[in-house]
Amino acid sequence: MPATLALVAHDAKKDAMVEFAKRHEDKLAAFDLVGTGTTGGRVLEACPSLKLSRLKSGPLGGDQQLGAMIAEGKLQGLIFFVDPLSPMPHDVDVKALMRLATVYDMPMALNPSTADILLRSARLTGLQTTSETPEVGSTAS
Ligand SMILES: O=C(CO)COP(=O)(O)O
Repeated sequence: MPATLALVAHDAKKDAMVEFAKRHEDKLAAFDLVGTGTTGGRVLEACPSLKLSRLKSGPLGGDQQLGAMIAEGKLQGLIFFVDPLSPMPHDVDVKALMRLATVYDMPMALNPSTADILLRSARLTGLQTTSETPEVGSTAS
């Protein structure tokens, strides 16, 4: 079964996501893709051959839907082009998504150059994670 990979981009980074998706269309075709609403729409418009399911838009719960997928072991990788220069009404959701990706040791790329590396390493095998529930409270700091 193909690994599931999420594509998300803030508004200022959506053109970069479209460019990324076009450049890697062949590699992305190996994954079941999922995207937040607007990002997913832009990617599908540019690359209609890709298998991509759209969730809600980020500010309306899309980031939280992705977080739930991580917690349930239904997501294996996250490419999230974040905009660090604009205030976001749903900043807490963005942080929560990144937090869960970190808790579950999920491959996560936050900018195009890291996403290039992630896809290169995932090309042949699909994204691998332990998909085990991490121990909570094992670190004191
Ligand atoms: O806001 C987002 C991520 O935080 C992305 O949502 P959209 O893809 O719907 O714009």
